[in-house]
Amino acid sequence: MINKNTSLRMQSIVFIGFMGVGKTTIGQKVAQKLYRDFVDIDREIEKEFNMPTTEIFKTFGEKVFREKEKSMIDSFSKQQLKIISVGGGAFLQEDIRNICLSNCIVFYLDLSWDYWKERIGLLIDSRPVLQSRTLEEIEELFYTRQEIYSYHHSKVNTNDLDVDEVADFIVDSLKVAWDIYEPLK
Ligand SMILES: Nc1ncnc2c1ncn2[C@@H]1O[C@H](COP(=O)(O)OP(=O)(O)O)[C@@H](O)[C@H]1O
Ligand SMILES: O=C(O)C1=C[C@@H](OP(=O)(O)O)[C@@H](O)[C@H](O)C1
Ligand SMILES: [Mg+2]
Repeated sequence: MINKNTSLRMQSIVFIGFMGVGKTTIGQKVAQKLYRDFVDIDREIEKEFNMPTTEIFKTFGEKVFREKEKSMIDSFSKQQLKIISVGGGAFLQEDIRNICLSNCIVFYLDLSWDYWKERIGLLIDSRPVLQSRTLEEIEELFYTRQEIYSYHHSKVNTNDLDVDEVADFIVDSLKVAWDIYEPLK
């Protein structure tokens, strides 16, 4: 479902995956390496509400957050040459999946549960969806959410890779794809 109207080289790249897999950190790094602008959808939503995500959830509720998430993604994914990291819950919405898959190259950052659970201390304060859940409930959510991440164009498993290694792998694989599908004359 790659967009046939836009050159592959011009298409924006979207990172998806469960909370904390590294979409924001790796997205930023890939943007630097490709000299592109980076857009973090959570950050854009926070700027618009002028409050952190946890406060948006508390004050306005998840539904309002999800509506804003959809409109932000709709507008950014139509722009070219961006590197876009979406929140881990964005692909719950079929409309968002369709928008991203038809306008952009969607990269799934995959991390196994055993690696992910070592990161929980880094995440719990800023991820409202994790708060008030037990580790067992988070594990269940982790596995249930895998289904929505099966909608992607490309995937990288980041177990045992640091941020630079993942970013280099992504940049290299994009360059290979661009050269194969759109060889420079
Ligand atoms: N490949 C990696 N190896 C180790 N730590 C990582 C890696 N990628 C991200 N992190 C760390 O995990 C935490 C969550 O990363 P973040 O980019 O915010 O994830 P996401 O945007 O997917 O929720 C951060 O503290 C970040 O430094
Ligand atoms: O998975 C989710 O439902 C969410 C993930 C978060 O983004 P990250 O995946 O960047 O943590 C953020 O959008 C919000 O807290 C909800
Ligand atoms: Mg993020």
